[in-house]
Amino acid sequence: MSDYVVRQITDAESRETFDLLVRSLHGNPPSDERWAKVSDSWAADGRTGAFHDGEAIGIASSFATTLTVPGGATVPMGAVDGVGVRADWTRRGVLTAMMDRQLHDFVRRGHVVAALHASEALIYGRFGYGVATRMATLQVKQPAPLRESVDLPGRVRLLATDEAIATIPSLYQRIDTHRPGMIARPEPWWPIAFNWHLHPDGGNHRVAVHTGPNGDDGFAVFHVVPQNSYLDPERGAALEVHELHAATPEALAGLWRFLLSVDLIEVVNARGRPVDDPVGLLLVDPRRAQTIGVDDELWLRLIDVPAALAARTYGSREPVVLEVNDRMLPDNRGRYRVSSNGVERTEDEADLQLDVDTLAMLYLGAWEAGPLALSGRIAGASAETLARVDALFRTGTQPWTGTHF
Ligand SMILES: CC(=O)SCCNC(=O)CCNC(=O)[C@H](O)C(C)(C)COP(=O)(O)OP(=O)(O)OC[C@H]1O[C@@H](n2cnc3c(N)ncnc32)[C@H](O)[C@@H]1OP(=O)(O)O
Repeated sequence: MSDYVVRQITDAESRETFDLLVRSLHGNPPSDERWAKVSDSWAADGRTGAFHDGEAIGIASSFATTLTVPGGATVPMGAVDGVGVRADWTRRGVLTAMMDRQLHDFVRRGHVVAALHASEALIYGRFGYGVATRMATLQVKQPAPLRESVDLPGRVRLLATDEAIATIPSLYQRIDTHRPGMIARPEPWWPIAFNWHLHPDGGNHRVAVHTGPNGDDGFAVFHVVPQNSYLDPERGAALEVHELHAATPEALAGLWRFLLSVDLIEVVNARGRPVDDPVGLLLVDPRRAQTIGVDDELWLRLIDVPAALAARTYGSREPVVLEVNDRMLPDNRGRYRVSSNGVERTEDEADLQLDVDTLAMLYLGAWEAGPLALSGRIAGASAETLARVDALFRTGTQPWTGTHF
């Protein structure tokens, strides 16, 4: 028998478990003033805790949202926004027990998928999560003028903090979660993940909005870090881009033009961009823009495999029969025939075998089947089967989330 219990936290335990989470990530727990600003975002519902003698020793937290899947449908999603175990309780199965409870809680709540951003790549595969979107870190050295042929009639304006807090949530909604991998941002997401960072103690981020022919259609969030010193007084600052969302390619380009035009900047860094961000192509000298890293972004877990497979669309090719294994949610186990007309359970012989984390890697179209087979994640498939899987699962656009939680 374990010497701790795992259960839903109560409202009275919200702050204690938030502090525990922040400490597990080596941050400083919030002051009373900050807690007052973010506590509404940390309601007890959906948060699993582990307790020893009434004291919190672990937290696995989540909120409800939706995920856009290939074809444009959205599915209910549990967004796992905070996981931590107190340092004196690690490697004793606390996370495993919390993940088990949380996955079954997601089933009860009718979530079709769950997702998270992982602090380390070795933690979540065992719980059925696979890397389903990737993100690029871009660096643009200044000066980086745009090509003369880039014709951008839109305008960009900077917002005051209060205006940004009041207007960006509805602008994000209007821009729409148009790419596979994007998620809706529910109300509690904003105070903790957006508003706080505009505060002087939270990073002093600035917000720029793009206006196109149909009104406001994009925004960027950024802050500037001075790099000069008394030894190097002329050195320009670094402009750090935290968010860049746009409804149209023109709005995206217009925001890039603005970010690259700010004075006294030596370099513009943008983390968390889609891997197909077009900024380099807009420039007179494309080498001014470099991709300096590509990392895993969204880790996806299919909670209800039949519902998830049925929600997305597929390319045109002969069907393939997948045999899916799921260690933690056995109802998902079985064979599925995937075709351009949809998905059904079948008793037919399987064309390949894979675990549910690998299916999540294929699901949004981020990976090709060949490397997944090469690495042993897909078993039993011929080259012809792998080509069929690619033709069925491939999407026109690289999936991307663009929202941290
Ligand atoms: C979504 C997010 O919030 S990501 C943030 C995650 N949190 C952090 O990184 C904060 C610091 N770390 C922690 O709080 C803890 O170490 C956690 C939450 C990562 C792991 O909690 P634990 O209670 O130690 O995990 P648990 O004991 O259940 O381990 C389960 C298995 O995962 C392995 N594991 C756990 N953490 C790690 C890790 N960081 N790296 C590699 N393997 C790990 C364990 O060795 C164990 O393997 P086994 O089943 O083969 O024995």
